[in-house]
Amino acid sequence: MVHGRVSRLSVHDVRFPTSLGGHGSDAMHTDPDYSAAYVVLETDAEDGLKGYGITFTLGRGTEVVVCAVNALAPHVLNKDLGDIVGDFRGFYRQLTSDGQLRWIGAEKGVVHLAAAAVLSAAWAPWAKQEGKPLWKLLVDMDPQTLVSCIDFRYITDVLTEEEACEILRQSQVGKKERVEEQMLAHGYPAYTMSCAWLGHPDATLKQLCSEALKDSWTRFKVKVGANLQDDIRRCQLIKNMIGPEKTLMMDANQRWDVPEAVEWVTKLAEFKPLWTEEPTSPDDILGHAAVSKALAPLGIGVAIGEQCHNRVIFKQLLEAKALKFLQIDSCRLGSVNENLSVLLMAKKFEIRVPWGFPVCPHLGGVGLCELVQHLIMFDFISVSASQDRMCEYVDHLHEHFKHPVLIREASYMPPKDAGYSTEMKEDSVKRHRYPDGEVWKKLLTAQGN
Ligand SMILES: C[C@H](O)[C@@H](O)CC(=O)C(=O)O
Ligand SMILES: [Mg+2]
Repeated sequence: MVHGRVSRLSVHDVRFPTSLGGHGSDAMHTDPDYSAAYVVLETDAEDGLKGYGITFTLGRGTEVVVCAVNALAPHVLNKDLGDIVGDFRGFYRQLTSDGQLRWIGAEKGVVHLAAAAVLSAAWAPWAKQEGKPLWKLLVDMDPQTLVSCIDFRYITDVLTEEEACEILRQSQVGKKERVEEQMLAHGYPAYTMSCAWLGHPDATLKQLCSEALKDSWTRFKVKVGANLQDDIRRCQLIKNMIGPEKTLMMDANQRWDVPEAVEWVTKLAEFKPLWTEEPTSPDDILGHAAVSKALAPLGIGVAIGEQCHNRVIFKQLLEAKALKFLQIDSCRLGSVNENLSVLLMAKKFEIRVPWGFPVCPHLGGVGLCELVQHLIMFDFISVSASQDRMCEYVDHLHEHFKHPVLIREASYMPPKDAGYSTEMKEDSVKRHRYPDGEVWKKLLTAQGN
């Protein structure tokens, strides 16, 4: 079991000026600077063990998440890592149900983003000291221990602790083959979002799409929602390049009202998108159910998840059949702990509809690819045993991580390094710290700030 007392918690506002190239841009987030509140837990362990955690932001507001992390620090400092992971559910609840902090966001918003970074910083050293990548730590864990990390509050009406254990027990069958014959041999299937950000001019879109095709990508996501004529032109351009046999998905990032979503996507149906992502507000569960029902005859599914606050929202989306593709996010939800509950709920609900609810994680952001790959590999090996799904990939900023993702033939290859792939290079953190890092000093001076 992991050991070492948390002697110091530091949190860093780290920002990358991706808005300069339009990378990450969509119909609602037009100028994102991919950023992170980056948490480092130092311990008194003799091997100098540290825990690294991250949560994803878009630039402005990262300083607010940094404040929230510092507000959570009293729950972490001087704690023994062994006690934290020995009662992970209790630690999760301490962070997410602080009697005063919960008033400004009970398992949602800034406080939950901050809790996600702190929780990830506790998972990382556990995996590190066990000498396993996190996906393997989870796969090798007995069902009872795994389930003991989950807070089932508010979801026991659809998934009890016993049911969760049973799902994990039943999925033991074939695990070894799924690890050796599939995951280690072929990796996990992915799709690319990097060719068609909304801010990309057509020439860039064509060039990136052509390069992606050469790199064996067969599934592409395109940003839509700002201007219908632009959407038609850009979808036609991509469809012409990738051909009818390859897959296109669309992502509107919450731009439309419900009737507008149905009307707009119907006008894009000629491009046969597999899914339309975030057609309306992520708080509108019944709205997503209406859009799902309206688009079903066109064979277009609804995908949602990247901005769904917590497991309770996912519970309602599943109960209302408001989605077809469920998109977990390693930093939006309460880290591994809460993502486990959503993966298990998706499996539980699968038996209610013939097509199931394929989990296709959201990874459009800095560090999300590094983290979520572990969760979706665990899902395939120990929960769903299915690969009728795929994981998003964006090819930005991996060079800033000590253990960046490895993509081969449009698939994520399983991480081999012990830990949760959350550690960033010290020089990257130093240079991109906001506002005093070298990169931002230059940029802000040039902008006259
Ligand atoms: C602002 C982010 O880049 C967002 O557009 C990412 C996203 O929606 C996705 O990757 O999906
Ligand atoms: Mg999206």
